[in-house]
Amino acid sequence: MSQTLNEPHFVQPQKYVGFDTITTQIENRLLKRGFQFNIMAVGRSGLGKSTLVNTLFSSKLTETNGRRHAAEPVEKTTEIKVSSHVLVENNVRLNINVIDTPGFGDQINNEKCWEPLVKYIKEQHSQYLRKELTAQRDRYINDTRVHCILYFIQPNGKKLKQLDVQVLKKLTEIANVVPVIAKSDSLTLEERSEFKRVLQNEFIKYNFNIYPYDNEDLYDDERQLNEDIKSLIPFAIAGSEREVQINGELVKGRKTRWGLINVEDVSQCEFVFLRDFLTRTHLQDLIETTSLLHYETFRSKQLIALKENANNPNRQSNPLSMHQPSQSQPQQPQQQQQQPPAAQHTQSMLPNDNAYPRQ
Ligand SMILES: Nc1nc2c(ncn2[C@@H]2O[C@H](COP(=O)(O)OP(=O)(O)OP(=O)(O)O)[C@@H](O)[C@H]2O)c(=O)[nH]1
Repeated sequence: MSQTLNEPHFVQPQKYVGFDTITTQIENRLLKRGFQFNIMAVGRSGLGKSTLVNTLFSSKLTETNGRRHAAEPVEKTTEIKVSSHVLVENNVRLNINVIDTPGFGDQINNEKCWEPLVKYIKEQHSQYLRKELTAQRDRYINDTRVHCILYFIQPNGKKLKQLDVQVLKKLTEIANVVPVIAKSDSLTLEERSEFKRVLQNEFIKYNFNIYPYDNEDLYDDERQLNEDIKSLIPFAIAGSEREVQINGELVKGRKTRWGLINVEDVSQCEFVFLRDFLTRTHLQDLIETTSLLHYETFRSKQLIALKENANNPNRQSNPLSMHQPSQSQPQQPQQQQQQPPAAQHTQSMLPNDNAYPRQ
């Protein structure tokens, strides 16, 4: 027998009850716990990854990790270095893990240089899943899943390199990827908009699933905002940790062929658009989308694999039992002033590299 639900009636309580404080209750709880945001920067050495991350959060979060001189040896493989910090703004605590990837794309042969990145991302999902599946789950699981990947494209005005195509393909399948044109101050405004057009066509040609995504839950204003943002991607950015004086005012800027630029001046570069997007409009969505889309896809694949293995014990051992935590996981967030944890290198392999389906 089917049951029908009546339409709810709107009732105005006759006197104040107090349930409207639920928003404050939630806020208080969230403020106490803080928020976790994990951001990965991917791109060749010297494209300004550390500078941009530091400029974005107006803090010294990461150091140049790649080679400083041609004489320095090239990393044999892409490394993963994680530094953890706590940023506080008006009582809101943001625990932030910055995941740097020195050595990426620096080899003569860069085949598979993205593998350590993909492994790292999947490993965080796997660890989270194992914690969720333990008999006595923690009330709050420390979240090390990668919420955003900033992908740095060389400002050369050309189509994507084969390496960029391969890496973007892999990464956009498993995480929220935001491509940027690195050091865009080296281009004229005309060159910049032409390059952006070329890259946008490339993204369409290769069918990359670039963040932000459409979904039917979006409200009209959110949909419009996403459309506006998509027209800006890849953001043509410039970063700077140094202050320069422009018109008598000290601003974050840098000297270019054409004179001094203020990186926060939207007529000169798109840094502010990127910062607003990452911190002011989509921070929560980046975290939520990682959980509801990327992690969920991983999770359901793994659970299906577990079930199939249980039904057919000869097929494979328990996939999750093979996801042992590597020794190179992000630490609990530390105060920003503290030194980042020692170099961290992802070692553990996922059992099935195809565990992630195309979206
Ligand atoms: N013109 C210009 N130079 C930049 C920009 N951002 C950084 N730089 C300079 O480029 C150099 C490398 O910057 P980093 O931020 O260390 O680059 P990175 O990608 O983190 O380098 P690795 O750690 O070696 O991979 C430094 O001299 C920066 O001052 C930018 O937006 N425009």
